[in-house]
Amino acid sequence: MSGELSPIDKAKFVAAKRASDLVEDGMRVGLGTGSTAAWLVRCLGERVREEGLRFRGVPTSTRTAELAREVGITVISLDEARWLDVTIDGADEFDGNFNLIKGGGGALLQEKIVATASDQMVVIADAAKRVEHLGAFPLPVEVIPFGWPTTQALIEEMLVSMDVMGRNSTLRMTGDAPYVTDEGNHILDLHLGRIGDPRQLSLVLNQIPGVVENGLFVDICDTVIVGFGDGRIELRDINTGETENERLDFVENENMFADLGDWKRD
Ligand SMILES: O=C(CO)[C@H](O)[C@H](O)COP(=O)(O)O
Repeated sequence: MSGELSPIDKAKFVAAKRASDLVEDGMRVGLGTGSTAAWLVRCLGERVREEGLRFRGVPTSTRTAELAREVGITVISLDEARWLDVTIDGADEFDGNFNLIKGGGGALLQEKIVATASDQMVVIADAAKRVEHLGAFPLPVEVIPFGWPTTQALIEEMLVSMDVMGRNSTLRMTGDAPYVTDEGNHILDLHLGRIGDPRQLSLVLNQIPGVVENGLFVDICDTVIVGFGDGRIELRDINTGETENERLDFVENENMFADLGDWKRD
């Protein structure tokens, strides 16, 4: 089974597997959304089944909630949890200061609320997500459906005034219809090329009427765990400066990897 999986899947798996070790009995844990976060949920489900790990998970999307329940994780809402020990999530891009672009999977609003309500945010990613400057990945912005073309025009006007490199944006679609988030909103993807000042852009975007939230996560992520296709894992904590390098043995983990690979993909 593992032979059928791509190096990217392996990289996502090893990052997720390492992050799953951070979860301890009694914790309240934010569960991210996306293919890397789905590996994490499967790894945690494995620990629940095999070790009797007892923790409660707060999913950041209906997709993650479904998968978490399916693998045997106790799911609670953020209203019940109020505050979390840790949130573990994927990212579309991260830079050297651990600023992120998120929302490629359309769950940025719940992801940002949950991550912000956590003592620690851990990002799990394959090495391709590491960038010098954010912005090659289109920046998702969640907007309310009412008057979205006006909101889009206001955003583009703002981008011109801020002298941002790329200025055009596209409404995310599912087939012929606009994509609808878990909160009933739409997503505009901003094709910027390079974001000079993520903090400033995030603040300005969120002041535009109709914008609910944007996919820039500034000063939210504490730890990044990067996985590589050959099993290497690199963990860096921005607060302590701590760096850890290790390698996950695929032979040892082959069965688990194969079993987990059988779970429905995100
Ligand atoms: O922000 C996200 C979902 O809204 C995801 O974390 C991001 O898109 C990364 O996804 P993947 O792990 O599939 O590469």
